Amino acid sequence: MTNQNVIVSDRNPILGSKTITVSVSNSPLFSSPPTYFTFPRRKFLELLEAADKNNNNNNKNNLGAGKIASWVDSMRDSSPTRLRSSSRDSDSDNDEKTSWIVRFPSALNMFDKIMNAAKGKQIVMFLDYDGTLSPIVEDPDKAYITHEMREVVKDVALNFPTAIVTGRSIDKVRAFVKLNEIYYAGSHGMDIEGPTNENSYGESNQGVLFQPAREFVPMIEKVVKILEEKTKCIPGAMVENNKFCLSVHFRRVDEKIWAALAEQVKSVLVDYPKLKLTQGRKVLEIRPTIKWDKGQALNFLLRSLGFEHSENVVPVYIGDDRTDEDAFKVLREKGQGFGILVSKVPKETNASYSLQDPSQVNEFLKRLVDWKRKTVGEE
Ligand SMILES: O=P(O)(O)OC[C@H]1O[C@H](O[C@H]2O[C@H](CO)[C@@H](O)[C@H](O)[C@H]2O)[C@H](O)[C@@H](O)[C@@H]1O
Repeated sequence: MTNQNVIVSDRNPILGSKTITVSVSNSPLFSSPPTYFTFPRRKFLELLEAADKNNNNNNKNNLGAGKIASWVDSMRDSSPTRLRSSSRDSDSDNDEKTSWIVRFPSALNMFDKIMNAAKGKQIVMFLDYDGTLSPIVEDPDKAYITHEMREVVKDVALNFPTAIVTGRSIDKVRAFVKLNEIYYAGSHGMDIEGPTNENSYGESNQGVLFQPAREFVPMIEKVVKILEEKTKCIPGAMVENNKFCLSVHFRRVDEKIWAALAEQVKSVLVDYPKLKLTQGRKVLEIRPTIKWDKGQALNFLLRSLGFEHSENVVPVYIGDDRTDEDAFKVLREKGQGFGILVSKVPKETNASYSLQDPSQVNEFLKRLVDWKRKTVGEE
């Protein structure tokens, strides 16, 4: 293992005892002084072997190594894939940023243009959760939405049909958002629920609207358990059950053992051909191979709202993640509405506009509510 950050504190136990203690240091991911982890001996040797396999690029017989290496490369990128200029100096970085912002202008700067296109039409709002309504944080269980953001989302929902479309389970995102006035599309759109209280459109208690992957729930539960077991000795790794899909988080895992983690995850999937592996922001996501994603969820919701063939609807989807690209693509193909990518750095995207971070999302939503109040006042 070529990991300079992981130090086996006592070499003798590797030969004899059932557990091995390692200290992890010199990494920005871990606090100083070093943190100590005790691994079951067998698991530790498995990890060493997996990391060695990946680190040894000369091992041409290891058919999985190249694939895992390219996975680790994309694990390093945030999602959607960050654009890379050919020469890596700050001038070309700046050029790249400038040309990107010309192609995907700030939705705040283009606010009037967006609203002019929406005049007389019904805006429908679709909002991703992590990285859009709440900032990305180390601990997925602490990705809280601010009071200010909750209030503005509520105002948006009182003025426009509004959905939160997320990779999380509905229960989890609902516990964060705590709003009844909106639609929730959890598990990357595989779990769709309507508003549970009456909203300004008179809709109430709709509950579950669509669950296209219901038969996968027991399988996901099983895989969650297997992966929890397999990853429990990887410091920082965390498995999150998102009901119809699951996430394996590696934000807090030392980069040197990402390959080992990816290999563990992939090895489990060999027994589950009906599940597929995708990537989000420092997260490996496992989901059913069914043809359903956030884009399909957007179409489903527009249909449910009676806007399937309407020329008078302007869907606006705001998201930061690779999975949001499916929704941006649907909008682009429909030639209807706008995708807004939340990103500080240039990324490949099907969105039309950009916002830098959740605070700009907040500003955009506030302006949207003000615009609506003003136009109603003018009518
Ligand atoms: O569709 P989203 O609402 O964007 O959900 C995608 C994943 O979001 C969460 O993970 C991400 O946010 C975490 C908290 O900021 C962060 O720690 C993690 O690294 C990110 O990947 C969520 O925990 C996942 O289950 C979702 O799939």
